[in-house]
Amino acid sequence: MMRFQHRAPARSTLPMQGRGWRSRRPLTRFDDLFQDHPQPMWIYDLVSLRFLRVNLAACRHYGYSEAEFLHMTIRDIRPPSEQARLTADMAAAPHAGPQSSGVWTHLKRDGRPISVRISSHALIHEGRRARLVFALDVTQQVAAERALYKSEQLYRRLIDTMPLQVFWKNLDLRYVGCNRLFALASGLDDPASVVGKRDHDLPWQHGAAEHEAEEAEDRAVIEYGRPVRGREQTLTAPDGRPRRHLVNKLPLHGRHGEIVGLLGMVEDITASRAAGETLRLQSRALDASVNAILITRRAGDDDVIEYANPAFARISGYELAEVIGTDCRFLQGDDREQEGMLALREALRTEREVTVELRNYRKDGTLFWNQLHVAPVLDAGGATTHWVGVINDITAAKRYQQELEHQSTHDALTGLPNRNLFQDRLEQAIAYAARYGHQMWVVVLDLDNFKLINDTLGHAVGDNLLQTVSGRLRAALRDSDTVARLGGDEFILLLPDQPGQNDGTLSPRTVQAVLDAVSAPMRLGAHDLALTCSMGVSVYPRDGDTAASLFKHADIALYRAKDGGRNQLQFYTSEMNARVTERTLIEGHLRNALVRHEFVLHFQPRIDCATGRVAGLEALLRWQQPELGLVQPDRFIGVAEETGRIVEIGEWVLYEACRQAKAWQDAGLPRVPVAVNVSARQFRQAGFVQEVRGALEASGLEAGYLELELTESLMMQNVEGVIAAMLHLKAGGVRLSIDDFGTGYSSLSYLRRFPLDYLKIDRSFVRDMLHDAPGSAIVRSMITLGHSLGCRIIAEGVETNDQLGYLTQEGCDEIQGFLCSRPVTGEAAGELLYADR
Ligand SMILES: Nc1nc2c(ncn2[C@@H]2O[C@H](COP(=O)(O)O[C@H]3[C@@H](O)[C@H](n4cnc5c(=O)[nH]c(N)nc54)O[C@@H]3COP(=O)(O)O)[C@@H](O)[C@H]2O)c(=O)[nH]1
Repeated sequence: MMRFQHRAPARSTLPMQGRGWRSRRPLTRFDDLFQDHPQPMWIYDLVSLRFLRVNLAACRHYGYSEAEFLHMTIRDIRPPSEQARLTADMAAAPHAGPQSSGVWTHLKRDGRPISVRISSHALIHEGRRARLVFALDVTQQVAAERALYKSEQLYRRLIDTMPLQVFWKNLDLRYVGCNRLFALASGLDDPASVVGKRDHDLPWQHGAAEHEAEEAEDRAVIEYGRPVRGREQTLTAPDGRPRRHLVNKLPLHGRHGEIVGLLGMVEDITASRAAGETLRLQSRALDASVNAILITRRAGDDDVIEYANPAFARISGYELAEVIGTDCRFLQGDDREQEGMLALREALRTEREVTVELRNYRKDGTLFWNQLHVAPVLDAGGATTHWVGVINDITAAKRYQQELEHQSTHDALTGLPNRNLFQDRLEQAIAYAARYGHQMWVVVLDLDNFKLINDTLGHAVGDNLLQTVSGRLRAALRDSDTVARLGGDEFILLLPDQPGQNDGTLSPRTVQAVLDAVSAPMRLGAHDLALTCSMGVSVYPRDGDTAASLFKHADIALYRAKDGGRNQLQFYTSEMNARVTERTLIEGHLRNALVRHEFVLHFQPRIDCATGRVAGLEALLRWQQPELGLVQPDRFIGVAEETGRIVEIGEWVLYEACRQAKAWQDAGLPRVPVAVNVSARQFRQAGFVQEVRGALEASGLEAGYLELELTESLMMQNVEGVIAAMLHLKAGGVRLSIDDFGTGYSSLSYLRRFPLDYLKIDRSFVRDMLHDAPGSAIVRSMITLGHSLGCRIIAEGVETNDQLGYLTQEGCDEIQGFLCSRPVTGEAAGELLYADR
């Protein structure tokens, strides 16, 4: 054995030193002890660190032979991580005596690490300073300690991560340990600070009474082994806020079953209690809400109701038990194709919030309008699990809205659709007619003389009349027709698709039905009335393919019907359009004609049949329009009358005629009256008499040289008022004549009362008087009649000598016409007067 080969020289030179080795002992005994000691031992040189001796246990344990060891240093059995420590340890090692160096990691020959507890003793070995080392293998112990440490760490981490406050106390009710949560809740930073303390040593916010109660409870747990389970208490946290706790305490048992302390676990339930309270309040709010609330769950194609609040039962009439578990589509019944449903389905599909309006039906089948707001309920992962629907019964608001809509689309007096609604229907009808190639009729209807009835019998009768006519028109037409009121006495009819009428004409039966509706005798209060109406018709598509054009063309046709003497129906023609275009043109230019001084007066002389001299001059208006040229009155007087401009134009004529007449007189020309045509509208102006006086005063013309020509039709309206005004004028010295005599419907009894100076026979009678006996007889009668009224007779439109001859023969006083002179400019008229001196 190697052991014996090396033993002899070593044995003879082993002088042991130190406390235990101080006396010399027989070398063999110690050598054997060293050699056979079960614990690894070695001696190394303190200078070279080489092994000087190793025992068998060391060789066995480390796997090196003795010879190998003796070629190694003590650094060779240490891993690199231990080298620095070794250096430091050796520097600190005492020069004499024993040293405990603690636990080291050494490496075996096969590289495996072992943990060894090293103790050593300084000595002189064979004359060298050396150290005897004892190595106790504590690998298993270290591993066990590490495992224990690890498990303690684990356990510590476990109790520190528990959402519970955990503590344990000994029999003296002192804290032995706790987790981090408990330490913090107690007002301390770390668990170690709690150890050894009793409850009243901790910086709790709560008082002595609570501590006593707490300790009494602890004692009971320890003494009787009776656990405390789920006791709730409210304590003040170190931050001063109250916390709600759930307390559990268990007795802690020792190895033999004896109670050695207690384990406490405290759960802070403040947040969950608050959440529970919130939930309770929310649940109460749901129950108390005036809005119906449904919580549904999507199950396949169904939305199954999981919760419905009492308001739902109240609004829908269903018992809650009836609807839970059912799909909510019963609320729409068969009325499922609603606009709101489309939006709702889309929102459900895309999991979005939406507000829609739905027609819902109560259990008794009655409709209620539901403004439904639906929102998805998401789980923690963001997936929709439920839907919350808030039902708002907006039936009353909807009804109000419908009423407002009705009011904005219907006429308040008659209940008929108004212009707006008619327009909508017309547009829809056009779209329909265009698609199916149908035609249709738009009829604008105006009651004749309604204004007269309204003015004379009062507005109540007028309203009654309009309501009666509306009802009759509605009854006379089909449901598919529309009757609307445009305002005043104007109605409009939309007659789509008249069967069998493809020639652009209305069915005679329909026309007759409308006429009968208007003209059937009507008794309104004490009044029996018989009405007529005028109608203008446009036809789709012939007269237009838009609502606006059909409207406009029917209106033009109506205008024509009224113009043509009322009580008639006129279909629109393109010629009418030309007239309207012309009218629009004239109306536009007329607006500024006066301020632009575009008017001039021409004059036509009247000749005295007895003397052949100029008996007077008629002022005739001309319009020198830059674009249109010289415009004759027939082209613009009518428009001026309709638009009311005739009043200001007539005033200008009056002033200008007076000024010209006075100018002639001042120029020394023969003094003859100047005649001015007065329109009905101008004459009816309240200040007309004053206006005439003003013109005379402004010009300085004597009233006797001004003659006013009033038409027969003007004089026959409001006869008393006309007579009164004429008397005023007459009293002022102004001469008066009745113009166009014979064209109107003069009542002889009235004629007597008019203070007239002249009667002008209309030129149509003069034109026809020589053609036949009745014609000449009429003129003769007119002359006789005029003379009997004390008037001078003027024949208009005399163009031939034959006419002149007959008129002179029959006693006509004056003639006017192209035979004598056409109307001429003021300058030319002055020359005529000059020539007539
Ligand atoms: N309110 C006002 N009306 C006016 C005014 N000026 C004219 N008028 C009215 O316009 C109508 C047309 O007038 P006018 O084109 O001037 O025609 C007059 C004569 O030119 C025409 N006349 C005269 N002699 C003849 C004739 O031999 N043959 C023939 N074919 N026509 C003739 O008659 C018109 C005068 O008519 P009257 O006024 O009835 O005497 C016309 O109604 C005018 O009244 C105005 O300022 N204000």
